[in-house]
Amino acid sequence: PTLPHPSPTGVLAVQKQAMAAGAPGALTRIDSGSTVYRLAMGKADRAAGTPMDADRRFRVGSVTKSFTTVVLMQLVAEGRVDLDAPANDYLPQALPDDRITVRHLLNHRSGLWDYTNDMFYNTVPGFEAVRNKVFTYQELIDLSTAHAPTNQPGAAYSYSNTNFVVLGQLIEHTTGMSMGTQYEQRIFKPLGLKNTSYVHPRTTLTGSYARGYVRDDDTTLPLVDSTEQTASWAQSAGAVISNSADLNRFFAAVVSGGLVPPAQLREMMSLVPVNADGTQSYGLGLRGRTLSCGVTVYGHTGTVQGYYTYAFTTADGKRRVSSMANTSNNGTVNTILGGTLEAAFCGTDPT
Ligand SMILES: C[C@@H](NC(=O)[C@@H](C)NC(=O)CCCC[C@H](NC(=O)C[NH3+])C(=O)[O-])C(=O)O
Repeated sequence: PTLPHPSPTGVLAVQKQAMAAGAPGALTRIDSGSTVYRLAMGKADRAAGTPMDADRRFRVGSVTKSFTTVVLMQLVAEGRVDLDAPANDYLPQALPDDRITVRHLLNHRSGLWDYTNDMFYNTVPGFEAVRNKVFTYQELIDLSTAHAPTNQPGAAYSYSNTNFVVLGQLIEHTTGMSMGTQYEQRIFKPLGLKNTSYVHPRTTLTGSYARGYVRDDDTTLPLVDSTEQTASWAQSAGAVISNSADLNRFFAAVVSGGLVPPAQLREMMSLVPVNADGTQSYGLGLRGRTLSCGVTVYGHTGTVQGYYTYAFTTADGKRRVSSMANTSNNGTVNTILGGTLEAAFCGTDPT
């Protein structure tokens, strides 16, 4: 089906609403065929008063999970990892349940508890306690396995950062190389993603970037500048830094088979509904969103202290959108920002 034209005015209306709800700034880039829309407003740096622009780099949070999945699926295609084998076959230290397969990690059905539930129960104190910390994968996994599983392996979908921390450990143990090197050699370099990096545990962003501001649980308190952090609590589950142009290029490459062979791509894009009305789904390291105009788009969302991200593409890679608001711990902003998908793919304009 041909898509309605994108609505730049719809995007601007969404960004305006996001700012009214507390975001210091917002940016969106739509690539539609050869047409590019770059839309930004508000501040990239509140203290300096620097205006936001659509090319600035930012922390993409869980969009990292799609990058990690591409590396893993390349290993599957190379015959080095079997999706339906026990993850324990590939780990230096066994998970408590041998029935957890590699696939369960990729589709959030392992039942492994998400350690961030405890780590960030109190948002700002939790963040301040870890922002300069460096964790090993095993330390994060141990935080998770101290809790009972949320479900038996395969029995239910339960989103958990732990799954992609285990996948990071699995990839490093299997290849003997760091995640950073794997991302660089298998994705960043081949695609020429010059605005994308994995600098864990370095705390600083380089080049032109947006600063991020996390909101306190007590919303009467001022925003906290959360730009500099190791992101070691997230690593292969959320520590990539990128920008809207690179994310749009990445997801176009994923769905057009530029990064993983057809068999593995089919697995990634096999979506299972995860909400009641089926408008939200999950494949392997990919979220699916079915929009009001009937199109299903593929990509991922991201939440890391100071940054909300949406990055999605049509199945054929012809239209992609990435949007970011530089605040977090503000569900209203996160939900509003999701409206850029409707504007970009369905031409919806709330004004
Ligand atoms: C959900 C999202 N997941 C991610 O991006 C991962 C990397 N982030 C998280 O799990 C949120 C960590 C806490 C953020 C903090 N929240 C709190 O501390 C809440 N007490 C904040 O909002 O800054 C996704 O897949 O889209």
